[in-house]
Amino acid sequence: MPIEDRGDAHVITHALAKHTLSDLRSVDTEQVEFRKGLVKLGRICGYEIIDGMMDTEFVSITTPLADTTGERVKGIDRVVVVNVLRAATPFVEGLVKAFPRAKQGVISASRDESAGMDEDGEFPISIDYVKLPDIGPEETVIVADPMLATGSTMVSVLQEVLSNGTPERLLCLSAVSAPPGLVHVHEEVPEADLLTVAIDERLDDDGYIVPGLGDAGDRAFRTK
Ligand SMILES: O=P(O)(O)OC[C@H]1O[C@H](OP(=O)(O)OP(=O)(O)O)[C@H](O)[C@@H]1O
Ligand SMILES: O=c1cc[nH]c(=O)[nH]1
Ligand SMILES: [Mg+2]
Repeated sequence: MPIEDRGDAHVITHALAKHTLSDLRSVDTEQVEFRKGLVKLGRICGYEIIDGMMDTEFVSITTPLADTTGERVKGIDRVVVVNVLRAATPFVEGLVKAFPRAKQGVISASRDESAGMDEDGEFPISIDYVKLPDIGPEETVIVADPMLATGSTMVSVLQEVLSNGTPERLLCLSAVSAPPGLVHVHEEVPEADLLTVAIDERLDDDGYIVPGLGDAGDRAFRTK
């Protein structure tokens, strides 16, 4: 199975996804390779979502030689991809290779790390910019963010998305997730399906995923 159900999340198990994530995890992977890795992982995840979560239908087609029957992915043109700035930008670049006709939304969300995690293990989140297309009842929305740590960012982003319409299906796609974040999103937004390439062990005291891959935004944008 390309996607395994593990309770709180669906895990993308494609060997190339695991391989690419291992490159991303390495501290020796520098900015350019890191960014390219996120693009590649986004593309693989997109293909796996299509293969594991979308149906196909038979269609009549005419080749230059004959009439025949082909197969198409149902709903592939009714997808909305939401980019959570900033770390999701290269991830989304890959994802939209699988969904080239997706409508795209952008939400700028960041954790106030100076405030630290509160006693419930959550961060205050600043939402500075929101630009979303209309979301219809026949659409699949994929909210992409490579890191799901405490889940505070994803919960705030999903609330913004849902205030813009109710899609047929709401998917949250991450590269690496921490167990408390998965539980948090599951509890706050039960209608969302969580998809990830890896579920890591834990969060450290600063809210970073361990073993994780560090700060995805800083590594992709070389801001530290
Ligand atoms: O699950 P959470 O605890 O909310 O953490 C996850 C968020 O943290 C990172 O963003 P960050 O705030 O570092 O912004 P950036 O993408 O600009 O680096 C990451 O890209 C997620 O959006
Ligand atoms: O481990 C983490 C947690 C939040 N954001 C990141 O980029 N990495
Ligand atoms: Mg960051």
